[in-house]
Amino acid sequence: MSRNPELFERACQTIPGGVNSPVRAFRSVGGAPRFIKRAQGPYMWDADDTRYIDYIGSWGPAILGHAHPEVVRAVQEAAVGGLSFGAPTEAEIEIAETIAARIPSIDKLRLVSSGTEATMTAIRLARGVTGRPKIVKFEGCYHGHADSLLVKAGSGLLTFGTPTSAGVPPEFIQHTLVLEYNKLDQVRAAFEEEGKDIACIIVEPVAGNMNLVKPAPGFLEGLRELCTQYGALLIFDEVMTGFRVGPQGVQGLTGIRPDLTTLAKVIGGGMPVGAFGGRADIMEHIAPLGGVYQAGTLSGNPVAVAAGLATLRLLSAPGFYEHLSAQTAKLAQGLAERARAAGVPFSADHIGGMFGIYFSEQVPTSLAEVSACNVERFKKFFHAMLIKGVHFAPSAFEAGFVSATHDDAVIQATLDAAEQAFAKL
Ligand SMILES: NCC(=O)CCC(=O)O
Repeated sequence: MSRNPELFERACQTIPGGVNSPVRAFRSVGGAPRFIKRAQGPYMWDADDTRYIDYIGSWGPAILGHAHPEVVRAVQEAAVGGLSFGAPTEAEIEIAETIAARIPSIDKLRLVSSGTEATMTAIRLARGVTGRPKIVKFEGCYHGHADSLLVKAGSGLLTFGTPTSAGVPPEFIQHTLVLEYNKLDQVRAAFEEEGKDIACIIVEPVAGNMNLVKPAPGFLEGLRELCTQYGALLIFDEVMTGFRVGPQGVQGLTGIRPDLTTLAKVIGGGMPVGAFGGRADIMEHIAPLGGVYQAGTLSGNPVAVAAGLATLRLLSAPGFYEHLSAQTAKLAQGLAERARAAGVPFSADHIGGMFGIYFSEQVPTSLAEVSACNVERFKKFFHAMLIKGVHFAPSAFEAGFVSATHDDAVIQATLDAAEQAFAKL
């Protein structure tokens, strides 16, 4: 008897839905989530000691593979010196300097403890700096769970069919303009109509919360131009893509410079770290220098920062991203080949260490196209792979993640399992 259903039932007694974040639930695919005991490299082991090849990677942070020895050692050493001080540390300076040196648009940054805090504060800052109320976001993008951003959002909201959260009064979202991703005309029209009231655009420069959807040629460039023209700020939400798609995020790949950038996931190496940063003149509006308030008991936590610093150090190894991208490409192309051989309508896409799998002939370029994919087939494939020891995200609306430890043997084992799974669809 598997312990997972038993643990799930027990969890449901005291934790709503049995999980501490909705995307961990299997509600969209059925069955009990796997309760994880430990993880190492590309693998996780559940309560039955069953091993899985993991393509969730903690939803992004585990880029080095789980429990990288150098990261674990850094955490252990930091923990011995004290868990939290609520006072500045030298390590905070070091991680801030490291991030500012690597992300082209960041002069100054502040550390927080999650991506939600980073995006929430970046929006407040944009409004504070411009004195304008409105913000532009895109349908299917997810920027954490701050009230004004939970409108037609991706990730768990899209997965569970509640794209706009209950509990957010209409007055709280009256200033949130929601447009379609990759539809620059809509953005232009919005600026023509109410440009003087728009504080910022917030965008996932590669969307990873409605499956993987890349920006259409000219889309990000157009956003940049419109923001500059109308005096609004462009916020790249690189919580998912930062240090994931390449050493400088999407802004490094495209050369486009946002005014503000939000980060989390990889920069914490598996511990709770987020950050928002950008041009110095904008960042100096943050308290105690300026009047835009933001704070946090655990911001810059010494143990979390130690994990982040160790991770960032390892990412700068020569050839790291070339290897990560090559492994991700092998996975995506290999899956597409196996599906084709089995006659299953399927496509896959990838960028850096991120990938999307779609039960459709063509790689989707919009939320509408993602939504038209065959979800029932995804569910069957997901379960078939799970039984064979490969754990994808339990949603047809989430990107997947590869780590540097997903070597050729791990990718091959995944493709062998997929060959059998596709044959039975
Ligand atoms: N796409 C999902 C996430 O990135 C965040 C994970 C979570 O919500 O638990």
